[in-house]
Amino acid sequence: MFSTAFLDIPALQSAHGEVQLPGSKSISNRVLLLAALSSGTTTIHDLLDSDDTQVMLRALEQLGCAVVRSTDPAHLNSYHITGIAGQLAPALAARSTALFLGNAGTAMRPLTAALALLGGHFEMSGVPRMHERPIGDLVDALRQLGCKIDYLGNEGFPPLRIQPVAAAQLQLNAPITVRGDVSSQFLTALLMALPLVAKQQDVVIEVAGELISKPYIHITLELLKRFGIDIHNEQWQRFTVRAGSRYQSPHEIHVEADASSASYFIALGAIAASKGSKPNAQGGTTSVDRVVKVMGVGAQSIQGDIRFVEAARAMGAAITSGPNWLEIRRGTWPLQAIDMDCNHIPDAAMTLAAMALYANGTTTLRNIASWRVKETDRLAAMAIELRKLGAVVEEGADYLTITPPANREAWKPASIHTYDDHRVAMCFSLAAFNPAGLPVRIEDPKCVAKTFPGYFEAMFSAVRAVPGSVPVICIDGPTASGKGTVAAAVAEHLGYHLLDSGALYRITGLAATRAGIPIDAEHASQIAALIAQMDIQFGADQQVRLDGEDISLAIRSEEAGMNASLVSALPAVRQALVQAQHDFRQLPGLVADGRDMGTVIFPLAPLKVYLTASAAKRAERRHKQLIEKGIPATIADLRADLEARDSRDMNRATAPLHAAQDAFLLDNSEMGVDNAVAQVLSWWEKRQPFGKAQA
Ligand SMILES: Nc1ncnc2c1ncn2[C@@H]1O[C@H](COP(=O)(O)OP(=O)(O)OP(=O)(O)O)[C@@H](O)[C@H]1O
Ligand SMILES: Nc1ccn([C@@H]2O[C@H](COP(=O)(O)O)[C@@H](O)[C@H]2O)c(=O)n1
Repeated sequence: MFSTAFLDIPALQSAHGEVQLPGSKSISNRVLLLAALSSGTTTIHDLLDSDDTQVMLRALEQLGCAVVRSTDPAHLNSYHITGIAGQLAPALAARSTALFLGNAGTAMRPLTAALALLGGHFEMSGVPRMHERPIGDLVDALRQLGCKIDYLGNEGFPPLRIQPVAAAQLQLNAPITVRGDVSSQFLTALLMALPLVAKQQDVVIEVAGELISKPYIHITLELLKRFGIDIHNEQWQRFTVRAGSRYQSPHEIHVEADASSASYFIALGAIAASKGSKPNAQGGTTSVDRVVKVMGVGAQSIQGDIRFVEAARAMGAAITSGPNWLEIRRGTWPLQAIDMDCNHIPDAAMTLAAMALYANGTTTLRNIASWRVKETDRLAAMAIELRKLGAVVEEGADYLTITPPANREAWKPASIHTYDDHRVAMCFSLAAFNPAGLPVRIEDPKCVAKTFPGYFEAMFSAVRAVPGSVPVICIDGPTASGKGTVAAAVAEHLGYHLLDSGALYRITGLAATRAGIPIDAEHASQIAALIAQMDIQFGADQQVRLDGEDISLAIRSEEAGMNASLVSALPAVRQALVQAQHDFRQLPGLVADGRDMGTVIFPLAPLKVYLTASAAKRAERRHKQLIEKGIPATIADLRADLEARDSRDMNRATAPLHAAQDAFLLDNSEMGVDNAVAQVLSWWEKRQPFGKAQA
């Protein structure tokens, strides 16, 4: 997951490949609560691993459920939940329990209903935005039953205090009325909780107003059925929970992949899946369709957002599907503008707003007032951010019209504010296919953790950047000038990949020594041939494996540095390592440290830094570094070694160390690491178009 302050997505060109989606949030949290209320153990497979499911799991543990995650590496998203059989343990019922539910509406609402009927003392709170999301209609419905719920902050909003009510005092005879036109989660909450008290008699819920988001109620009813609860549905206006209801664990249940998450990849295929070619028997090439394939959810899904498929088709996507997959090709291009009532796909409809950027006219999305009470006011948020890109947007009380930027020149480079809303972040990643070839900045990319922590990684695995658009920051300089330290910090700040090119020479030197090959010009081709056979794996925290063996420490000795310097003077070796270095240039970007990054390997890099420090300072720093690792050394010896290494690196015939003509020079002799990093980032930021866009 990208936990950086922002993520810059370079201009993208095409997409194809297979993407495995995470489990559905709506199904995951419903199944968790139902398993918790059942007796016995339910094994849930493919549970979504996200912020919202984590808060639900923590809450269930607090309620006395046993929660055990599978340790099988192939099934880490399987959980065994042992439920409370519809009853709180007496000790738990007697004391007050505080539950923190983050910004998870799918936890706050159903748990409020269940806990109000279970008979304990609870305080339920969340993040500030959760305290702005209405819950009054649900509380009003529960109060009709006699439940004791108080607001601890603003009337109608969490946080809440729940107190117990004796079962005999609950008023179950009259139908309970709940509003259905604000959020279907209130009705879902009641449907999942009322079986707790529908023992001797039926309990009836009547919906006031037109029920929105019926597909979500469909999911609720389907899952209740899997847990042994049959509810009579009369025209989506009256629901009867039958007397004698009892949650029965299905013992094992699979969570479908998230249909709302599928929408981003359906859009990706519609916008960017393109034709490719493959060699044919006649020696020419045959055109082939490049598709985006989404795994884990298919046309038979019980999730309402699967109907996004119809909406995407209406805009031009060519989609085929099987039981648990969808295959998307670009169909009509440009996409067709549509005018659509989106009440049935409230979450996925946001993706249509992003697709509208590539349509041939004005798209109108109607009946989306519920967007205003989600993670953020999504109607306002989408309007503001689409305008930043150059789209013309009209924001109505319950609709949005989007007209794409008039032409290439009308597109603007935008830094997208994401309002702690995962869907805003995911939608706007699609703007990177803009015809102007502009990058898109997504602020706070980790907000996707709510439903799809690996979203950007999944997207990057399926897209291809405009050639040359994946940025590289080169940091070259002499030994121990701080290149590695600064490069790692810059890469971490930007969420970029890191190339420690010196490590490749160190590994080569080590491999040659171990193979007993002398490091000299005579044996250069033998060493170069060795490189082709080396299986090198770079891991986290500078871990390096060569043919499976951890050589992280072995390559860091001064001797290994010297051997690297010797090996690196051989042109055949340098040539053999070029492709390996180019391969590091991957989305979303690369920071490369070495001696010839800016001069030879990435000569067109948009930022080159030549980092240096006095020999005295560098020897001091290297000394400190070695002593901290418990490696004995003297400053004088180290200085002599590094000066010898510098001299060889600067005077060799091939790719000698020197500053590229267009490099920024940074002498950090009297500068701390933080300042050096800040300087590089500031140069980088000045190269970005976003500041100008926001001005
Ligand atoms: N500005 C700085 N102030 C103080 N110490 C620094 C500074 N920059 C780097 N260092 C320290 O100097 C040591 C050498 O830094 P680093 O390993 O990053 O250098 P390098 O240029 O990558 O070296 P090499 O060329 O050998 O790979 C490290 O211990 C690092 O923490
Ligand atoms: N791009 C590069 C990187 C390194 N070298 C040589 O490898 C030696 C070890 O590098 P470190 O950065 O890990 O110290 C270095 O002294 C250079 O001789 C290179 O040639 N080109």
